[in-house]
Amino acid sequence: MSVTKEQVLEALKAVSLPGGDPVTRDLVRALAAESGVVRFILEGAPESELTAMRPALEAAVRALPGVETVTVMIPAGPPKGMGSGPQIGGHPKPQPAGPQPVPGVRHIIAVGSGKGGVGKSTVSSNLAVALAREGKRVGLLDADIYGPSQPRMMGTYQRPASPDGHTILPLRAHGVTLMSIGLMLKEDEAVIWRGPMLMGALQQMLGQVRWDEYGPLDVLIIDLPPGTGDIQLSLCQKTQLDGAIIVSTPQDVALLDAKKALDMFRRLGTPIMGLIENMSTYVCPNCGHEEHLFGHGGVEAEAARLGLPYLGALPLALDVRVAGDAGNPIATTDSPAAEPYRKIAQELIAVRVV
Ligand SMILES: Nc1ncnc2c1ncn2[C@@H]1O[C@H](COP(=O)(O)OP(=O)(O)OP(=O)(O)O)[C@@H](O)[C@H]1O
Repeated sequence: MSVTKEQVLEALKAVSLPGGDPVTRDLVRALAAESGVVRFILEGAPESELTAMRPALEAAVRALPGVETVTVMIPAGPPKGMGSGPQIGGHPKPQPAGPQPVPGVRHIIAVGSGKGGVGKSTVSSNLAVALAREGKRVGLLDADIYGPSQPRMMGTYQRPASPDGHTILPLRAHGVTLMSIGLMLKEDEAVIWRGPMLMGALQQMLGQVRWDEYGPLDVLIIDLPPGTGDIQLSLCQKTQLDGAIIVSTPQDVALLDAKKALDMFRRLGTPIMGLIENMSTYVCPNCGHEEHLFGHGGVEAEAARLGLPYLGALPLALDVRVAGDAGNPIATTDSPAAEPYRKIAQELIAVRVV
């Protein structure tokens, strides 16, 4: 019979080291044990200490019946000049039961989608900017761990400072207080993470970031990863969310996935604040002809069917993509393409969810 993760953890726990065993010290990350092949990452202590303990840990795992190979990886240290900073992505720490508020934040809105590429990050950044332009104090958290895009969309790539090695100071761009998990990670790091570590990272983004660094926030917008995974689940169960906004394109397949996301939020008891149809119409910049490339009106019809608010349609516009890629969301401008975002921001303020 091949070895299990639990057996590997037990064996690692039994290795006595000067500072305590590596499992209790949370140094063992991304452990996988399949068909006799065991792999894990050692992280969370100085590289020299990790390198010194590696042979004993490998030997302990290799001694287990059913183990054929053991690979222990020690990631390279942070790039020069960045300092060690807080450790991101450890296992979640015990938290009080039930959804918790985020210090310095009045309202929290999650922006989700059933599938990737429908414009959830574009909507999050533009909505954040539009709300800020309406006079609200806004924060934006990029929780899309596998594909963080807010640094690019908001035009800021600086690694956030951490004066005490624990508290993380958010950045500021276009009048919005910003934090992205992408700014804290070494390249390719999150790709090897498993569920519990993702949740630990999210918990840190909410709890360790000083969200009121530039003044208390009226609203924090959370740009979720696409789909219905661990992050969404953990966020709804552990954080006091005011509600979720779902972005979909009018395509049937996107809408089908959006329904799954809606169902997940409903089951978790998170109110749906509204649905947005993105890439709704395409207006030719040369002749002004309007085309419904992905169909049209499906999201509004679905909202009506479910009795949920419909927040509006956003056109597919070259300006929107170019502005997003350049780090200046279209909502920072007075272009006609910024108008729908302003309307949605005003609508959210009018119904007092912000
Ligand atoms: N209304 C729009 N008009 C033109 N381009 C758009 C529009 N909405 C999004 N895009 C572009 O489509 C691409 C995908 O958008 P975005 O990253 O916002 O999607 P997403 O749903 O967050 O994707 P994922 O979660 O998979 O990263 C980006 O290049 C973005 O600039």
